[in-house]
Amino acid sequence: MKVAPSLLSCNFMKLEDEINAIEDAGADYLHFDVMDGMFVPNLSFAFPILQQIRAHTNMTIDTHLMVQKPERYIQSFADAGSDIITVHVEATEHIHRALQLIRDTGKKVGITLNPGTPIEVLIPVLHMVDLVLVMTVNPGFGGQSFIQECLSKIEFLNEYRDEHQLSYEIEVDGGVNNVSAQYCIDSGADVLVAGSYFFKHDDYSIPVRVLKGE
Ligand SMILES: O=C(CO)[C@H](O)[C@H](O)COP(=O)(O)O
Repeated sequence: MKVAPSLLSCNFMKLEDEINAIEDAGADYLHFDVMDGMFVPNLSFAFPILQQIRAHTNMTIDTHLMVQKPERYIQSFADAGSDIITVHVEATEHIHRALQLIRDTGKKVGITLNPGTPIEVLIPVLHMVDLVLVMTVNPGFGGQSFIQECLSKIEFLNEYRDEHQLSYEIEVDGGVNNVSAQYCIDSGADVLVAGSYFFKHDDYSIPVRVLKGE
């Protein structure tokens, strides 16, 4: 099990200390949420912050683009230092092209879907991706409640991966805490993103251990 703290909930006044503490605690990915105010109703952060984080750490930067027509920005996020770039299937009319653009940058290819989107929509492109992000809240804000109905998507992805001998990671994001993490682990998740639950601790090694099921 891997843990990916979502920087959306960190203390930005102490970003350098936060990243050091996340790394020291044994987390695996830094989850970097980009919001455009169109695909989701909120705005977050993008290139200048990403570049500075990249200059500071060798951790895997896992970028979730909550952005309309993400094709426009894929090369820029690759250049700014993302290691994994994840796009929403709902955000583009040309999902194969968007995924191929990510592949062409040499970065890992991620795809995601909103809670209301059926998982079967991803079947045509599952062979193209390194990571599938299952959103368990409607994206746009931290601190929302976990939508339990999304667990069946994790189970589906797990079975589909076995049946078709694929190797994508299954990541879960939204409302992940000590209780919902166990449901995700039982359903077959590989990576858990956590924002509000993670950063409410003073000692980040505690949520890392809990989310890894240790
Ligand atoms: O993608 C996101 C919001 O769109 C965040 O990564 C996610 O919501 C994490 O926050 P929390 O763990 O507090 O739900």
